[in-house]
Amino acid sequence: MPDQSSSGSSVAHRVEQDHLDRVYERLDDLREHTRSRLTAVRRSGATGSHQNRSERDAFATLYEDRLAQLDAVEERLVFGRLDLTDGERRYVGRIGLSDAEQVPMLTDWRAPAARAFYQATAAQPGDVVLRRHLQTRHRSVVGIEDDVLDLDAVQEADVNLSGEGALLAALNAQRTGRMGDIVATIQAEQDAVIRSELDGVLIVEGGPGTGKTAVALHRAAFLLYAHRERIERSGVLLVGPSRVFLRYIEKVLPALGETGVVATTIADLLPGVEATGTENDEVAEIKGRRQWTTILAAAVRARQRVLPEQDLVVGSVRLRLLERDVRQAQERARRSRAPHNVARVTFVRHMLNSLAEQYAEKVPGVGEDDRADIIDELRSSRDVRVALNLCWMPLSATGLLEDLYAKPHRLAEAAPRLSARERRALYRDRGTPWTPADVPLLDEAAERIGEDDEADQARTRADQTQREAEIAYAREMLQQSGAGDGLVDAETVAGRFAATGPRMTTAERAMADRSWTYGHVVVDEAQELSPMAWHALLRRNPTRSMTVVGDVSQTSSRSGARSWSQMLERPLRGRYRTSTLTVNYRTPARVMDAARAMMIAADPEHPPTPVTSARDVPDAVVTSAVPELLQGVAGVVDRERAHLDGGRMAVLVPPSLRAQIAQALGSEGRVDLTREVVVLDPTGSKGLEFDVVVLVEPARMLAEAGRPGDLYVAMTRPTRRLHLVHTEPLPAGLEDVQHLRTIGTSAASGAR
Ligand SMILES: Nc1ncnc2c1ncn2[C@@H]1O[C@H](COP(=O)(O)OP(=O)(O)OP(=O)(O)O)[C@@H](O)[C@H]1O
Repeated sequence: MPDQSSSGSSVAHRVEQDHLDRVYERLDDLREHTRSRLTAVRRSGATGSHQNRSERDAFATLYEDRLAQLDAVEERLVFGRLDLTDGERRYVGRIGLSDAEQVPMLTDWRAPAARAFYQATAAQPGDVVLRRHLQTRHRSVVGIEDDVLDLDAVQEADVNLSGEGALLAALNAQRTGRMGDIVATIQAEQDAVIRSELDGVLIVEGGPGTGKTAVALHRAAFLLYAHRERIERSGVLLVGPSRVFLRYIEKVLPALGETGVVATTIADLLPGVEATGTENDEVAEIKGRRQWTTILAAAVRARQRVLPEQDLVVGSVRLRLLERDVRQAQERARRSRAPHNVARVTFVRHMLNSLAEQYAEKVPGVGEDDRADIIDELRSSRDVRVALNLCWMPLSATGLLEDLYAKPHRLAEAAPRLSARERRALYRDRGTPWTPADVPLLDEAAERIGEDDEADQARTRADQTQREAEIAYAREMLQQSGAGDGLVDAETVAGRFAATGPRMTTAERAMADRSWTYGHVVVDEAQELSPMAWHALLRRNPTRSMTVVGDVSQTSSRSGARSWSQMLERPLRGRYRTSTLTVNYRTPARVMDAARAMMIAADPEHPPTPVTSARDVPDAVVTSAVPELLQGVAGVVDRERAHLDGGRMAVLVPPSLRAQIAQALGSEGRVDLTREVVVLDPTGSKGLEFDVVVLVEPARMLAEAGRPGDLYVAMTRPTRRLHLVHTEPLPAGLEDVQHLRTIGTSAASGAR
């Protein structure tokens, strides 16, 4: 650890303020320059040829985006400085900037030249002699802290020896209901993950609050910066546990200058499918099993049938549907290995040919020249159409799955390995809303059926050709105009040229296309994903470039992972690498101790992933035993609210109590994390954090989940204080926790 203390210094302050002023001046110049170009483009009006107009539109959007980017980096634009052994001084910030003479003024945090800012230590300083953290507010320097890595070599006369003030200030800051970026205080072990190479699957494990989500988001921004050419066209997919969570993190990537990442949940993965239904864990677990690839294959195959021999009336002619012909046509269709609906074309063609031959034999005087007419006649025969459909039914994914659930005999036929009880549990009427666990099954069914694939693929091919022409043109145009500055590329501009159809970004196009494959996939709270959900995600990333973050101690879903190897060894065939984050930046040490003690008591065989807490807070764990729950909770919430000081509080409740407690606290309806108090069940709180957590009936939360993961998640959400409110005895493990402060035995006793 570098030598540390803290002091203010007017010389250093002046030096930094001068530099900051120059950087902001440059930022203002660039904004002004971009704005005037935008005005000029707009002023050129809506006249001219079609191509001229779309060219102007493209440039206008380009300048608008650039302006938005320059605006987004206003706050904390500069946050670091490195002094190197050769005397170079390098400032680190949100974006890279050079002055009018192209002399660098600011290094993008993602650039290789900024790496030492996050990695250099006193033990391994590399060529860094001083690392300076700059705290700024609006456009003023408000704090300076230095890590001196080589005291002898430091040239600055006026060093502000410091500690981990920037980090601690960030950790102690009040929560706002929105996650912020950590770009100024990324720690070395996190930085190594963020900058890890693009290829392959990287699993990042770590206990609660170790920055897995933060690291995953910064990694997405880093990869887009460092490998833009490789992944921007195909895009980056980010999968989170819930829509509430996606809203919680939605500001982070834009603040890092990246807006093109597609964020979704597994439930929202399929365009056109709204998975609003709910079901119990047992059913969701059955649906998550890998064996559904076999079940759905069998269900599709069951729609390829051989009918008993029968007559088919075609106009005045009577033909015979022969078993032998049907079998042959089916074999040929299957040999194509195409999905069901696509292979159906082959089946139908072969059947029509066989029937046309019969027709020609039966009707004297019909020759080869009449073949096309005969095929037309066969196609218009109701008997032929019905028979061919029954032999090879055109399918839709939703129709297939609805049928499996609603018709027990179909499920029994396709899923003989499911028990009768499991099959009964899957029963549901047609038209029942889809649930999140249905989505990977619908995806798999769509893949096997090849829904609309032909038409889609033809469209994609045509789009692709047109797009390539547009990109070539855009590239030429960018070169001529000198607008290329690293923030935009020809692809982006070309996207806006598209003279026909809606102008879609890569992200929008990817969202709308089930068969889109992404250049990189980031999965957060990955421990919750079922084997079938993994199957759906891996299909979207054939190159296997993924960042998977999670903590198997926090698994609550029955179909989630107990260990990474158990879940991923088979689908990835052992090809993945693992990193572990070890420091908890969220939860005070004594809250973490309590959560850990509960976990060990509940499941001694599987102790949670060990973490070291970055800080502690006095009185961070408090319990209130109350005689009456609703009143007791309301009392505690009121008292905690009085000390929130603009922070955020969550009341975390067992699922069975959620509606009741939300009503008692007047907090029903859509969850809005920016409100002062929200009521959530443990699953809904996954990945989130709050200044204060009031946790209701922990023993019941444990009992309802059946596994300790849910209670562990709930206990590890607060940044300042965990208040356990209970009428039932506390779960095992908590009674021995040191520092636990028990507050009275009635709701009336003081909570603080
Ligand atoms: N280097 C850092 N500097 C400042 N804050 C940090 C740093 N790393 C993490 N944090 C903060 O710690 C908190 C926890 O981070 P994050 O939510 O990413 O953890 P997590 O590992 O995903 O947690 P969980 O598994 O419990 O959901 C966040 O507020 C995050 O901003």
